[in-house]
Amino acid sequence: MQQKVLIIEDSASTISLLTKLVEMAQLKPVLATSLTAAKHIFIHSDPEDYLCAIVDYDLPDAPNGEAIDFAVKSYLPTIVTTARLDEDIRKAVLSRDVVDYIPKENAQIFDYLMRLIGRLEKNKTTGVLVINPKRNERSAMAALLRRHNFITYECATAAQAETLLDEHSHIKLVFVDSDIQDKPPTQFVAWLRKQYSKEDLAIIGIANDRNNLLSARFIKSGANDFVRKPYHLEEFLCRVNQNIELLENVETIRRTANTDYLTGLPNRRHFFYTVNKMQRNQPANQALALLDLDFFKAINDTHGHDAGDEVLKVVANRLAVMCADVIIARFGGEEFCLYLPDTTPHNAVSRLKDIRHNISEHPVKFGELTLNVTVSIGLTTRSDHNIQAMLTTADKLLYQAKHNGRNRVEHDATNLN
Ligand SMILES: Nc1nc2c(ncn2[C@@H]2O[C@H](COP(=O)(O)OP(=O)(O)OP(=O)(O)O)[C@@H](O)[C@H]2O)c(=O)[nH]1
Repeated sequence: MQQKVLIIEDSASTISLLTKLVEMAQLKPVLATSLTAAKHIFIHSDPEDYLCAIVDYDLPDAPNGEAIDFAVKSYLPTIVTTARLDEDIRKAVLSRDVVDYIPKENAQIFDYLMRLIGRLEKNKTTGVLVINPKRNERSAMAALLRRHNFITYECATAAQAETLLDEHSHIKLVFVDSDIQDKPPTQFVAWLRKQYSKEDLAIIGIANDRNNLLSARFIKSGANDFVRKPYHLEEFLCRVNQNIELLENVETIRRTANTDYLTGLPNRRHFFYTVNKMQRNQPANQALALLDLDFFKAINDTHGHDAGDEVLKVVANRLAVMCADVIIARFGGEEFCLYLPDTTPHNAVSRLKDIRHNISEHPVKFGELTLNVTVSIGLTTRSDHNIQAMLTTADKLLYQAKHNGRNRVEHDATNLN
C-alpha cells in the first residue's frame, strides 16, 4: 500500500511545494491546514499507514509547536518546518523527539527534505549497532536513531557486538564508544575492519572532547568517521546519513557493474566471480550449459529491435523463475550461461530439456505479435573440468545443437541413471 505523509501547514505556497515533493517520492500527501484539522483527519487513521509527518512550527491554532507534540504523540516520525529560526525556536524544536527541522529559507533546503523522506523509507531495513558501556548514553543514541526509522541494537561490550554482528547481517553502521572495557577500542575497530570491508560496514568512533588524538587513531584503525561527545543532533544526523548513503552508493555501483542492463540478469563478469567462489568448495557434481536463441537475427530483422529486446527480457525472466537455484548470466547478445552446482548429470539433462521445452511451447507476446522462440543448448556435466574448460566444451556442444537442427539439447553426460 502507498504510504502517506501527513502535512500540517497553512502557507499555500509551502503546501503546493510539499505536496509535489511528497508525490515525487511516490507517497500520498494528506493535508491539514491547522492542528484541529490534523486531529480530525488522524482520528480515523492508523499511524502505520503514515511514513512521517511534516509539521509547520507556527500555525494559527498552534503558534508554539503544539502541532509537533500532536504528531510525535501520534507515533509519527516528525519533520518540522519553520519560517523563523532563532535559537529559542531551535531549542524548542530539538527538545521534542523530532526527526529533524527544515528552515524554510530557500528552495535548496527542500532537496534536503526529499533526501530525508527517502531515508525514512530506506532506514526501515537498515540496522545500526551502538556499543557503549554507559546505558543512558547508548539508549539516548539508539532512541535518536529509531526516530529515523533505523532498526537499532545496543550492547556494552565488544564481545556482545561480535555476536550481534554475526546474527544480524542488516547492521550497516556501528558506533564504537572509546569507553568500551573488554578490548582497547581502536584495536577492536581494527579487528572489525578485518572482518567487514569499508563498503559493507561503516564504523563511527565516538569519544569525549578530552581525547583529542582519538579521532585520528580511530580513523587510522579503520573507522569511517568520528563523532565527538557531546554531539550536536544536527551534526550527528548528517554524519549518520552521509555514512549510510556512501554504503548505499557503493552497493548501487556494485549492482550496476554486475548486472546486464536489458534483462536484469547478472552479467558475464559477475558470473565468473560467483562461480569461481563456489568452485572453491569443490562441488562433487556440477554442470554448465550455454543457451542460445535460434534465428534471433530474423526476429530483429522482421519485427524490429524492440521486439528482439522483448524476447530477450521474457526468456531471461523465464530462466530466472525456472532456475532460482542456478547461477544464470546473460553472456552477451542472445546467449545465456547456466551453472548448476551439486546437480547430478541426470538432473542437469532433465532440467535443461525442460527449459528448452518450456521456451518452445510458450511464444512471446509483443503487442499484437506472437513470436515463436526456440533455443539450442550445449550442456557439459564433466565436473572434473575447470570452468574455462567446461565453457569450451559447452560451446562445442552448443555448436553441435545448432548444426543438428536447433531447438535441442546436446550434452556429454554418459551415465544418466
Ligand atoms: N534486439 C537485440 N538484438 C541483439 C542484442 N544483442 C545482440 N543482438 C542481435 O542478435 C543477433 C544474433 O544473430 P546471429 O549471431 O546471426 O544468431 P541467430 O540469428 O540467432 O542465429 P543462430 O544462433 O545461428 O540460430 C544479431 O542480429 C544481433 O544484432 C540485443 O541486446 N537486443
